[in-house]
Formats: sequence, C-alpha cells, structure tokens
Amino acid sequence: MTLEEIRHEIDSLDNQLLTLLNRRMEWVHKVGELKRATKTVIYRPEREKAILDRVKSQNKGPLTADAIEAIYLEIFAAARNIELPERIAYLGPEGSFTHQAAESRFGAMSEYMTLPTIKSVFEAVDTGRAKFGVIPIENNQEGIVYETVDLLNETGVNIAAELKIPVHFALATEAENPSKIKRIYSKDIAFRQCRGFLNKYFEQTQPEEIQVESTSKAAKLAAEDPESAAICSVIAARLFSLPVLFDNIEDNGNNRTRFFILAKDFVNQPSENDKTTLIARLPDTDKPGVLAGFLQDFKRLNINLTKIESRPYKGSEDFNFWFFIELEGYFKDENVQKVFKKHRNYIKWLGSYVKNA
Ligand SMILES: O=C(O)C(=O)C[C@]1(C(=O)O)C=C[C@@H](O)C=C1
Repeated sequence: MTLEEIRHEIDSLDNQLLTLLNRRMEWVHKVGELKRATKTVIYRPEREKAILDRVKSQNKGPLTADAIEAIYLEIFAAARNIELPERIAYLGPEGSFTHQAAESRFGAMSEYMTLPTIKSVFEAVDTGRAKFGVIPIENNQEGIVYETVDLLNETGVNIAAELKIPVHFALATEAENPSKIKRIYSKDIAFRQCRGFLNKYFEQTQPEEIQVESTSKAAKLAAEDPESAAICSVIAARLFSLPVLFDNIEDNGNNRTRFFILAKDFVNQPSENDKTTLIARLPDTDKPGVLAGFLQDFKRLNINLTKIESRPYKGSEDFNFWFFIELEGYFKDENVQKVFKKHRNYIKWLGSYVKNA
C-alpha cells in the first residue's frame, strides 16, 4: 500500500470517529438537560471510573491502557464542557505538580484558574468562582500537607475525588554538561528528594543551591541563566523551553503525591470501592479512653480506618486536638452510618469518593 492509500484509510476512520464522538456528545447533551432538570451535579467521578475500567478491560490493543485513559479523560472533559462549562482552580504556578494533576483529571480543554496559595483555591471553590479546586493532601515520602487538613476543617467545601500522581524530578538546564553548572534552583523538598543524584554529579563542582518557592519558578530562573540548572518537573521545563539534561533524578522512584478535588455541596454516588474522609472533634480527649473508645466503634463495625492525624485547636490554651480520619466505605453504608449517628455531634463529613489506586 502507498502512503496515500494508508492515509486515505486513516481519513475515513477519522470521519467515523468524529461522527461517533458527536453522537456520544448528543447523548451527553441529553444527560446535561436531565441533570439541569433534576439539579444534580455534572462531574461524576465514579461513572467516569466505571467507563474507564470497562473500556480498558475490553481493549485488545495496540493502544495501551494509559493511552486509552488519556484519550477518555479528554472526552469526559469535552463532555462536561458541553453539559456546562466548569472552571477549575488549582494551586499554581503553571507547571506545578498540582497543575499536572488537574490536567490529568480535567483534560487540556477545561478552563483553569492558577492560584498562588492552597487557601485561595479553597476560597475560589467556597465562593463559587471555581466549580472545582485541586490541591495536594499528602506525599508518600514527606507526609501530610497540614495546611490542606486545617482548611478542610475550617471551610465548608467537600472532597469530590482523590487522585495520585507520580512525582518525577528532572535536571533542566541550558548548560551542555553538569560541570558547567554554577547554580541550581529548586524547592527545599526537591533538593531533599534528589540528594543522592546531587552528591553523585556535583561532588567536585559544588554548585550553589538556591531555594525558591516553586519548581516552576526554578525553571523560569534557570531559563534566564545558562550557568544554572533547575530541579523541576518536565512540564515546568517545557513551559520555559528549558532542555532536560537528566530525568527521574529523585532518590526514591516511588515518590507520589495525592491530591484532592474540592467542590461545594458535592455528594458522589456510591461505587463498589469508596473511601470516606471526615473530621472528628471529640469532647474530653484529655480523659482516658475517649479516643480509644471512638476508634473501637470502627473496629466493632468492621470499618477499616486508613488514616488518623491529630491537629491542635488553634488558639486553645490547652493541648487539645481534633482528628482527620479516613476510612474505607461510603458514608451511607450501614456500618458507617452507625458510627456517624452515634457521634453525630462530633463528626464533620468531608466526602465519600471512589478510591484511586
Ligand atoms: O453519565 C453522566 O453522568 C455524564 O454526565 C456523562 C459523562 C460522560 O461523558 O460519559 C460526563 C461527565 C460525568 O463526569 C460522567 C460521565
């Protein structure tokens, strides 16, 4: 077959794809009308997950599961925009890992708001300026982001979904080789997580390490200074047209960050595989057995607790704490309801959402 003939086949398939995609969107439009009439939310993470699982299991290749996921996430983003355009706020700057997380869920089509602080993302969602907000909640090497936990306690927004993305760092620079690098820009955490690499390649030259507030800022500075490098994400390097000299330079290849997608008054439908996040403000935690008794209730009802973090009451004279708790299950599950009812005055439910591996 000639190139022309092959391209002709591709063109004809593209026409069919386009027809099918538009037919899909006509049905999506009907879903949108139905949702408007019944005042229900557009974004349904559990439905998207079920579609993804189904199409991936039917796939016979040569497309990989990852490629299918990427294509479908764009289809969902386009579908949600047909139902109702929704703005997404995320913790910036552009090129940050949170930006990467937001795009991985909402696709390149959505309208984004880049905000400078976690608090400003909460505010944008709380006031309705953005429909969704994306913020980090924890890193599997560094632990929890306390600012996020505290804002979940203080504000009235829900968790609509969680997602986890691998965190890979690159050394990006205009310099031809490491010996020419006199300065390295990055965030404290990135320097910490790439120490082994830095020791190996820069033991002789000992470039100055300059801490800046984000890895995107590091990429921007390194793009302006050819004797320097940035430790940053590949998207940040790309954003500032900075060549990547080494990729995946982190000491631990299992480095992952978990993000929450925030929304106002958001309730998911149950899936087979849910997690619930809540805050418990137990009274009298200075008395023996109060916390143990509370935890015992979960054990008795066969509920698996996956996380408990204690946080101080701000402004309190004493050493009193509230708890950030995560468990397996949906908030309307019979056993979860029993605990919620028993402790109804002390529990603030933040969200039940499909568990993301
Ligand atoms: O099934 C729905 O509820 C839809 O709105 C359709 C659809 C889709 O494109 O399949 C779009 C957005 C939702 O997040 C889930 C699925």
